[in-house]
Amino acid sequence: MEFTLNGDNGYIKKESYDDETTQRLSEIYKESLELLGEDTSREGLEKTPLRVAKAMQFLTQGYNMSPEDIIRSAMFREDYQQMVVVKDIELYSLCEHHLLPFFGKAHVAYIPRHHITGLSKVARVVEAFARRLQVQERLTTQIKECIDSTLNPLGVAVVIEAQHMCMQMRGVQKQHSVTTTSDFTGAFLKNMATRGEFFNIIGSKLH
Ligand SMILES: Nc1nc2c(ncn2[C@@H]2O[C@H](COP(=O)(O)OP(=O)(O)OP(=O)(O)O)[C@@H](O)[C@H]2O)c(=O)[nH]1
Ligand SMILES: [Zn+2]
Repeated sequence: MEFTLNGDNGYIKKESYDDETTQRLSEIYKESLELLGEDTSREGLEKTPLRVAKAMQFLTQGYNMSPEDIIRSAMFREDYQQMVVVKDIELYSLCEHHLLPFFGKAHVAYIPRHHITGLSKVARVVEAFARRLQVQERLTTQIKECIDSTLNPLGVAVVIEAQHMCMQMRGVQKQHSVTTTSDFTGAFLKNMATRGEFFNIIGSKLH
């Protein structure tokens, strides 16, 4: 079984998994299921350790990606100096405390100084950081820093709205809670009108 999570430009070309990692993870998941009282020889569970081993590698594939390289692979010199907003980028991540999903939307904006990037690359950066074990705050800041350090724009804004399964299915069990995080640089930090324009565009009630 070949394994090339890291395709050209740092993102996935095809789904394939490292044999040894998959084998070792499968053994661990088999043992975990048995510890939970399951019979791993029954039909439905026979291949489950293998499936989980692959699923967990898929959900953490972001470690094999270079978000900075993703941006640099499509950076274009342009004189446009107005806000660029990519909103409603869906994201699925895993909380690092419980390994349970958190999911929602990211809204990302920047104001170019000299360079723009391909719009899909903004969504790919979100993906590269989300497919790791995360907390929502760090995910927000990492996306901001990546765009800031590669494009050197006049400002970056990132807002993430997400629901955490660890708060919904277990623990405090609040099914309707949504967590919002945000981070800003440059014009979005200094200029309230700019930040307000961003919030208007993403339809946020935060400002
Ligand atoms: N700040 C932050 N906290 C998170 C995130 N995802 C999960 N958590 C929280 O991580 C915390 C871990 O707290 P602990 O008290 O160590 O874990 P716990 O006993 O399982 O906590 P409960 O969830 O309250 O039952 C919990 O409050 C979770 O809600 C996140 O993205 N950001
Ligand atoms: Zn959690």
